[in-house]
Amino acid sequence: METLISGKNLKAYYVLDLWGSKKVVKAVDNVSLDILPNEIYGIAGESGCGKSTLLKALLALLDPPLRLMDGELLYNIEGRPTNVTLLKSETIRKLRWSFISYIPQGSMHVLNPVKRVRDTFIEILSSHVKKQTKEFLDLAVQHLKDLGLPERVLNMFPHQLSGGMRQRVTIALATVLKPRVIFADEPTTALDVVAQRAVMQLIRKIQNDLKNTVVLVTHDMGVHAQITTRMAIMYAGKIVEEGPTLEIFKNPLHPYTRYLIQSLPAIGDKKLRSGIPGSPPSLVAPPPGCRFHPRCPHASQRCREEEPLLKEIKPGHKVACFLMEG
Ligand SMILES: Nc1ncnc2c1ncn2[C@@H]1O[C@H](COP(=O)(O)OP(=O)(O)OP(=O)(O)O)[C@@H](O)[C@H]1O
Repeated sequence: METLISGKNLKAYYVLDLWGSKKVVKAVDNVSLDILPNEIYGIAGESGCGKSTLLKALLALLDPPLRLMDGELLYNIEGRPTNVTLLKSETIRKLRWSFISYIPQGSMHVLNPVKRVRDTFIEILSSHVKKQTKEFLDLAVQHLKDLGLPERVLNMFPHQLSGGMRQRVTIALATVLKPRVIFADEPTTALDVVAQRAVMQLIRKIQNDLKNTVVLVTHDMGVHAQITTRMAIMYAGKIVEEGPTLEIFKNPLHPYTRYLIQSLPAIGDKKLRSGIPGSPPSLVAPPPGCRFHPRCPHASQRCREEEPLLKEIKPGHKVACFLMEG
């Protein structure tokens, strides 16, 4: 199948200068992945493992101190593979909203707090299409209607909306130009269960209507189970497992993935869920070998010395673990 976004050996590091001493945070360290058309691709893992940084690398949103140290990023734009790392920032800016949209953590970042929602819609539309203001408003109204959201939100300021509605309006805004890919970073975090469900339903509806791709970052494995079609598990700056979501939940191969799944509460089960032993390593000086080895109950000498590579064990199901190599 053709690939929509392809990242090869991406290394995205935060390079910090702390009063003359250099500190490098290896937040994304040699990550390769292919994102396909018409899928909801999830990125999971504990806080601080590099999920948001991977999104930023895939978006070519590299503001200092974040730097792309190595790797290649290709977007398939209308059938043409385009090396994004070679594009001018103005060209990349033009791709935003129309080819690729980004919903960052905390919806207030996208909605301007001092502007009515309609003005933000007009601003985004007018930066990409040439039309009269009235036509922009018609487009915004139609888009909200298509998504089942009330038209009255256009006259409101972001602070007048509930957290859940603000997030849904942000998603509407990010999709008004019908992008091929939507990147969403923790879109359901900090919302109550009802608002979370409404946001997930909206994402599913948009993906279903546009047949586009959603890349969804969340630490919440429950959200992945409910909405994503394929997923990657990140640990300490690396992808340690990738595959169809159903397959990952049915047959997790990496010990870390098993921990993540075990920590999910099951309906009717009142037992206290066990957390993952230990804590994630520093990304300034990660452990040698497999980065999970200090927390892994199965670690051998080889795991302490040699780094396991991500390998396909079954069609479409990849894992980076020596245990799976037999
Ligand atoms: N601006 C920054 N400067 C320096 N280090 C950073 C910066 N932003 C993130 N980091 C570090 O990079 C690593 C990866 O962070 P990142 O935000 O990508 O993780 P994450 O998995 O998305 O976690 P969370 O869900 O908590 O945001 C962490 O060690 C974090 O402390």
